[in-house]
Amino acid sequence: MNLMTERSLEKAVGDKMNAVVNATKMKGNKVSVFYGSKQALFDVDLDIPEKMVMALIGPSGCGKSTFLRSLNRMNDTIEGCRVTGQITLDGEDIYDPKIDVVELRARVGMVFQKPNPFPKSIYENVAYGPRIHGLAKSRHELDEIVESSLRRASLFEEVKDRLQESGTGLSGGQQQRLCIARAIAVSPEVILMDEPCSALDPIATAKVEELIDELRQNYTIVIVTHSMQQAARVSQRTAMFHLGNIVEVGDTEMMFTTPKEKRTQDYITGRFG
Ligand SMILES: Nc1ncnc2c1ncn2[C@@H]1O[C@H](COP(=O)(O)OP(=O)(O)OP(=O)(O)O)[C@@H](O)[C@H]1O
Repeated sequence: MNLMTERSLEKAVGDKMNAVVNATKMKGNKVSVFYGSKQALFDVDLDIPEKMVMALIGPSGCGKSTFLRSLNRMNDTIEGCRVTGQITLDGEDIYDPKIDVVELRARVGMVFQKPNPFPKSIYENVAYGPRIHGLAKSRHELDEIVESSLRRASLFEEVKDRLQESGTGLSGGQQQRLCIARAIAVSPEVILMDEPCSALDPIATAKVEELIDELRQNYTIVIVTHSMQQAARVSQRTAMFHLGNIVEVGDTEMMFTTPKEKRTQDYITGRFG
């Protein structure tokens, strides 16, 4: 086979691989969200494929965070907020009255915009979740969970000699990775991230982005971001929101190179938003 044919074959296989979308982990079906009488989301349908990164993009106020929060029922904590429609996790309705919300939030963890470690030691920040969920039978097992979570969050080497020091004493980027370790420690299946890098400098952002790329081997990730570069770098699927509706969903590379909708094109090229 000559070099040209080999390259075209590789590209064709690569394209085909990119086009494959993993099985659906979470599914939104006609999801509407109201804050009192104000409707923030209108009949949103969205499939979230497992073990991929899905980016939610769109101009300020379009409902990205509202949708993200509805995936682990964080909206339940907002007074006057009401969700209609259906959201499933592995086919199970997460708004079913039988669902234990604490358990749901362990399966669908969340990392917030501003790093929010507890005012406790680095060790305790990570150990807290496994302890309340009874995931460790002994101190030794708990130590192991803490270490492996910090390792997966690419933080262990930086903090291994000061696990008893306060989590709030770390740099912003380290604090955010500590929050990711805390989310990972309870073995979630899905991790929701609401602009996780917006408070970080470019170097800390690059580390968190690298980490997100590694995490997708084991977790389903949904990330809200205002940075088009970040969406393009870290995600494989992208959903574009506008005025409480989904404008377009697709393979990230396709969305950024050949969007189907004019509103997507205008937004990603900075013409509005
Ligand atoms: N707690 C709340 N109470 C009342 N209205 C809210 C609340 N949270 C959000 N909203 C409204 O719902 C709509 C969607 O907001 P949301 O925060 O989901 O948008 P967003 O796309 O995440 O915006 P941003 O990119 O600015 O964070 C907005 O009109 C907003 O004002």
